[in-house]
Amino acid sequence: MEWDQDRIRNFCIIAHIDHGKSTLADRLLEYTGALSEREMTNQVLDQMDLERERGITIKMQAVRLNYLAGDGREYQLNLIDTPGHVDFSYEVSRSLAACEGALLVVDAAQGIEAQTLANVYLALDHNLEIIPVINKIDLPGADPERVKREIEDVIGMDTSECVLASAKSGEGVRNILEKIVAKIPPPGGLSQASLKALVFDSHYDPYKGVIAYIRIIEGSVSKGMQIKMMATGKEFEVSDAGIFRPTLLSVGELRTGEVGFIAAGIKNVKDCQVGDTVTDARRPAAVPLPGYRKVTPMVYCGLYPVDNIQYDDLKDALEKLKLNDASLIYEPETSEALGFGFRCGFLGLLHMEIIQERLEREYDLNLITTAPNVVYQITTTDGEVIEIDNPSKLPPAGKVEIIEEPFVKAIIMCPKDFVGAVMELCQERRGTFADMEYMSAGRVILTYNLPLSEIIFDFFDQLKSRTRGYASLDYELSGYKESNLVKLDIMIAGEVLDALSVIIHHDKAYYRGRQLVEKLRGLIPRHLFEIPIQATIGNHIIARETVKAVRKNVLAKCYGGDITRKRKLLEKQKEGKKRMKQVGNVEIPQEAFMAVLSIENK
Ligand SMILES: Nc1nc2c(ncn2[C@@H]2O[C@H](COP(=O)(O)OP(=O)(O)OP(=O)(O)O)[C@@H](O)[C@H]2O)c(=O)[nH]1
Repeated sequence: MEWDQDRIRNFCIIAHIDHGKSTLADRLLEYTGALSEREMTNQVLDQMDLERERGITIKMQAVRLNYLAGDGREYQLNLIDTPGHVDFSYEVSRSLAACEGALLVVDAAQGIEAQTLANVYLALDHNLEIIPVINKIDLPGADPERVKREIEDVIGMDTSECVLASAKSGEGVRNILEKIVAKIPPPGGLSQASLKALVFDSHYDPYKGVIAYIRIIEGSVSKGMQIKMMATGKEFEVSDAGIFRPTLLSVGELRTGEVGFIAAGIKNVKDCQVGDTVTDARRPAAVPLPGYRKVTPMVYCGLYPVDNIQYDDLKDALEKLKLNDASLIYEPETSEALGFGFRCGFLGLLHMEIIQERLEREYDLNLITTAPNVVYQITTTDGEVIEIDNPSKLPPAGKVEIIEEPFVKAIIMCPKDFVGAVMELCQERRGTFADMEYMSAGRVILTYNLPLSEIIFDFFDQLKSRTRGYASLDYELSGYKESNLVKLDIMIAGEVLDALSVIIHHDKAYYRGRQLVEKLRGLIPRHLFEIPIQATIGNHIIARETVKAVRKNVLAKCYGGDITRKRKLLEKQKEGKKRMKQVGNVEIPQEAFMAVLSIENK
């Protein structure tokens, strides 16, 4: 069927984690008959297992719904799902750019959270028509009136037409669909113009190559067309064009205003990046769509196979994941302590954890992960400015003039009773207070400037535990600033364990060094010789512990007789050894490398 532009509506859903975005999306699919009830047993829009387990949306997807509205006309509604985590905010911004409107879903019992607010601001920046939906009105604790006031006070939005809904029972769903048709403007854009399509997501398919998720802003695209990716200048021939129903359905052509996919034998997501503009190679558009940027990783860590035999497997696995994830960056690196591995860059800590988990789970790898760090900017005494993504690359102290670190502007929302606790936490993390605003129902919005490195540790967990789960957090990078930073090294039996080196604020180095050596003493098993563990800054030793020598005989525990028991113990010991790393002549358990992460960052 050919759709005139005025019967197309493109929208996304903005919501805080757990406020019901996926459930509502499923209800919309169900109501419009995009899926039968039977198919609805699993939430469709969250497709990855990991997403389902963690209950968060990581990769966005899209779906087309056909809706017969109250005015008797059938509409094409394209729902673009957005990732619900701050690590993926660039992807969120691109999916918003592909829409004319957004449903703002707020939990009727919880109210607005920091993440919601951040995304609403993004949506307003993109001039989207926002339809507030108060969800979960079936809950006993629901207080839609309070949430309405909050939306009005905090966002300054009129809520007289706000929809009250329950994604669980289906109440309000038709009303939402009607509002989408009535309130969200149809897409503009000239159908006769040269093709301009925005890539808002992509995935790699082993048979078709990269599937690009696109929104046609102007012109049209069809099978057989020669296209050009404007960021890279690379050209491809379109082998398939279609829509999401929600599985891929070929339709041969996508026209102005529509959302769908194209395949063009693209081998690598790198050649089809989120935010890029697809144009007609024969009749290219003069300028690309605004807003494209190359995503840069914010957090780096080293990934090493516990067993060096798995190095090639790790390399293959990273290559495969990279096919699907242009924001994952890696390069080979060697560590004296850990051998051959990779330095990997991620969008944030969640992204890092997801990749780690996938490598271990889907590729069956046993990995050691070094402490994550941010990218530092160093001005050397020769006036050269360099960026380092690994503490061990820091030039010697005498060569360093200035060390700058990335800062973020963080928005934290919490009930006013917890303001003291939140402020204390921010202060501990070297934050500087910027602003405080009161909302209705005794809630407060705090704005702080914080070093990114202080957030990537356990900031979020701390925030949650100190506010009994009531606070929410969002942040954005605000730039680089000079700080009094030093490199803290850990030496074991006289050798620097490069994998444990960290760059840290001077005032915290002593405490951290102490904590680390103490923790390591408990984690490094006794050997036949004495092992000194030292924390050093430059040539200064700031802390020292010793693991005393001992002769360890596991068999001593079995009274000689029972051979099966003996064998079992030996097996067990062997198993334990696999997770050990040999450094010099000391065996260090994997846990020791994680110690840096788990020590409370005070
Ligand atoms: N009682 C009630 N529960 C709901 C309603 N809508 C969603 N839920 C529940 O709230 C929880 C979170 O819902 P999701 O749809 O997974 O939340 P989400 O916003 O998609 O979360 P992310 O995918 O992480 O962004 C689930 O346990 C749902 O069953 C509702 O209207 N009423």
